Amino acid sequence: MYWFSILILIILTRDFIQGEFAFPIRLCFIHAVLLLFNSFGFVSGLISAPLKRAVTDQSGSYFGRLPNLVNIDLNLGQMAANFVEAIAIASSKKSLDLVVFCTQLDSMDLKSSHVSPVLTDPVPVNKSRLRMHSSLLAYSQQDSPVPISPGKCSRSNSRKSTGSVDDVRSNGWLDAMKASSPPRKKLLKGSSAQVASIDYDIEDYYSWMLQYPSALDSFEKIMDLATDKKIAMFLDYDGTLSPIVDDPDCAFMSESMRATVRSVAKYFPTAIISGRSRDKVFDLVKLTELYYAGSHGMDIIGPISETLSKNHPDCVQSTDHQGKETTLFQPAREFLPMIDEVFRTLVEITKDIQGAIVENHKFCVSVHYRNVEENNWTTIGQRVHDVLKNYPRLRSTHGRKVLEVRPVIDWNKGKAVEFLLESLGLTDRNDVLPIYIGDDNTDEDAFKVLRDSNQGYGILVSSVRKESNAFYSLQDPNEVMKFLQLLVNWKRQESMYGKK
Ligand SMILES: O=P(O)(O)OC[C@H]1O[C@H](O[C@H]2O[C@H](CO)[C@@H](O)[C@H](O)[C@H]2O)[C@H](O)[C@@H](O)[C@@H]1O
Repeated sequence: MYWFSILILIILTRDFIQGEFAFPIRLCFIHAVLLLFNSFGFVSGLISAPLKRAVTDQSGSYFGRLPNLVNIDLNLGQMAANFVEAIAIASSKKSLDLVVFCTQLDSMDLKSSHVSPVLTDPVPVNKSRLRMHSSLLAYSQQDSPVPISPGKCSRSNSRKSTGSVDDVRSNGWLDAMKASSPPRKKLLKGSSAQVASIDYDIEDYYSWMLQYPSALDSFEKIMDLATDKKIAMFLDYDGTLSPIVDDPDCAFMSESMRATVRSVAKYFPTAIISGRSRDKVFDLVKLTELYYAGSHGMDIIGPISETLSKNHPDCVQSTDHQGKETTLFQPAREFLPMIDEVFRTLVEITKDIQGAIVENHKFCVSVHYRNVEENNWTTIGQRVHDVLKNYPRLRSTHGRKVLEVRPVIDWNKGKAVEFLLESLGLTDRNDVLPIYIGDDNTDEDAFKVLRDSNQGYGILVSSVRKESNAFYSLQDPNEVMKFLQLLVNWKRQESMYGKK
């Protein structure tokens, strides 16, 4: 093992001397060599610390997260073996894999402030290798559909499923259902089942981030364009403000997130645009200072606006939770009885599928399969598909392990953004910068509206590679909160010291 590692090191050193590695990679390399020596007790951690800082300083935003990956405690035991494995990868793939190998040092603890204690959709980065504590692991770790344990926030049923699967298989539903699920872990070797195979997803993720840079790393760039502009904030709820969890009724946002959103709303007009019903999302967010659009934008409560009422005859005067005069817009109102009927049918036809959850969101219905055994997904997809055959005016879209049944109308979250901008008197102005943060497929309509109108930014919340109309990315709700906090601080400073 030792001699093998030396051999690999010689090969890498040759590449290194020949200058095949970019500067930050070289620093990584030196750092790695020091770590190896360190593992044999030759070099003290004191030496590697300044190098790590240098790597951080030099690597720029592309490797902005590197310190979080390499902020490690040296555990001298297993490290050498893992190092050899990592070096072997690095020698075959060069460059980026040197970053990867920093994450391969199996026995190291990752002590990162970046680690979010939230449950989000699975990351391509194999978190077991990043040494997150299992309690911090994404739900991918809990991904086998274990029935939710009984308790306040629990649901489970235990029934068998049957059903034909041809339609669902042939029309691509099953693929789409699977696409909204995490890849299964490949277990190869190692001392325990927690040791997963080496995959290259992290490299893939970092290359994806060149296309969708971190909104945290790009914050100054974003704000440069915000000078002299009025920012309008649009926020999705699930997976953006709250972590993704097994039970939709338990998707609570943290108090710190609530305080942050409250501060954002103090400085910028802020709206929540959710797939949930407006009432449900309000019950979860509990902030009266925001505007709310529920049912994927099909149920909006916004400020009173005369032009709006002219342009949208469906608008009615209403009062909000505080009794304030508002405009209520519900373009799918006529579908209410149909949605109610289809909801009851969907509850009935899924009641024998263990783990299936059906939610009524007033203008749409969600059929969740997150907690359903994967071999029953075709059944659930088929049954929803069969029901919809009787409702040609309804369609189904895919969210995060959920089928969303909704009316076939030309209305979506993108239209809701336009509507809210209009109601706020912020359309047809070039001094407005809308920012939309969301994680799901339905948020793409909003990202597209901003991209097509060349106005503002979409920020996709994702820790996996995903094609999107957004401009920037954030990994999880924890990063969303950091971004919002930066925004609030920026505004406070601007108010105190004037524009830069
Ligand atoms: O537009 P959003 O606010 O993001 O709502 C989209 C759906 O969010 C909820 O489902 C998602 O979050 C659940 C809780 O974390 C999770 O269990 C589920 O798998 C996700 O799909 C909500 O329950 C759905 O009704 C919304 O349509």
